[in-house]
Amino acid sequence: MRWDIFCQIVDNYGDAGVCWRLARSLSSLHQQEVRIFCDDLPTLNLIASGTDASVKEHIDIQPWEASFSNARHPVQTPNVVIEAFGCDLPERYLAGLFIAPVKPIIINLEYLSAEPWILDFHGKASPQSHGISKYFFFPGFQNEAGGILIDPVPSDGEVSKANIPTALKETWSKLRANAKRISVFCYPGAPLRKWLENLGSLNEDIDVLLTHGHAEQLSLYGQQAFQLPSNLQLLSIPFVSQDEYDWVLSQCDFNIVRGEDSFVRAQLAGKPFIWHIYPQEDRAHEVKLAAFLDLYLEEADQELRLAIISAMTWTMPSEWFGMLNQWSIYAKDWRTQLLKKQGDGGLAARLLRFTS
Ligand SMILES: Cc1cn([C@H]2C[C@H](O)[C@@H](COP(=O)(O)OP(=O)(O)O[C@H]3O[C@@H](C)[C@H](O)[C@@H](O)[C@H]3O)O2)c(=O)[nH]c1=O
Repeated sequence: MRWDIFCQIVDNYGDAGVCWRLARSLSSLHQQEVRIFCDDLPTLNLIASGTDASVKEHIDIQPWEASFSNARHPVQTPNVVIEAFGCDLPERYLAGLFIAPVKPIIINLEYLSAEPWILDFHGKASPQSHGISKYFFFPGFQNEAGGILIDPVPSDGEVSKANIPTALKETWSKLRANAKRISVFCYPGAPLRKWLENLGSLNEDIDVLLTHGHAEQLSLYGQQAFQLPSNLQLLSIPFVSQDEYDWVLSQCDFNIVRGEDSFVRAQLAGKPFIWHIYPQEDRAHEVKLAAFLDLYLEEADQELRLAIISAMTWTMPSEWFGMLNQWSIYAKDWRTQLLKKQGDGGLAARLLRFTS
């Protein structure tokens, strides 16, 4: 089948991250023909840059306007059109679909959520005055939801420590052999300075990898004196490709992640993590986080449950860090269970079955 994915980048990297992961899954695992129309090609290309060339060459990445500019891209009706995160299709592209002899199915790909209500809406029709069939598709953890994007599935055992991405070689040479390793990718609202200072009260060395922009954003190295605890080493890493970032997650003992895609990747890395969920004005993110924790903590004993809830709500690490070993075992187990539940191929496979 032919697929057109529309990706409009509102802010951050998540829109491009999810669209790219979906495109590569459909193409490389399911041999689908995929085009992506994106309004921010530099961001998309950066995220996609580490993907194997043999996968990339089969995905047609196009600027947004190419979807309706006949001169550049003759109208070629796909079988499925994806509106990622409910973005509006360009009017001229939509007009092209009206006159197409065979109409595609339009899918409104929603945000990932563990909330139970999504099950009532997943797969439901969204009647349109133009008459082209459109459906809601809700990614989710439950069997009845749209699944999660699991491609590429990280290897079962330990990911090779040796394959250090070129962009990270210098940083990696500075890591201390016996130090715990934490990666940080969160939103500006996190109490990160206080959190890092609190790591100083722990009786072990810790290397902290700040992903692109964090050091500057938090002026950790600036004049506002940041009392760098002596057991702590802060290292900034550049923005790397999606696959390279996956590798970073696999090499850390603990990850702070955010949004949607890095949140899933942290789980698939099988490591403990803080999910700094995207803040929403009506505090809807708190409900979403609670819904996820309900699922994530189903098998945890009371002590671990309290430790994880504390961590996820930004209680200082001195309160829960002692539970890290138990959490690490639990996180590996969660990964195994997650992959088992998504054993049908996850979101890409469910989407394919839904639209076929
Ligand atoms: C740090 C880093 C991330 N990444 C990738 C991983 C992910 O695919 C992507 C980050 O996406 P997310 O984790 O989803 O976080 P985000 O904050 O960038 O995106 C968010 O944007 C909001 C507008 C949405 O509402 C959120 O749901 C979410 O998608 O960037 C890299 O490729 N290299 C890197 O160095």
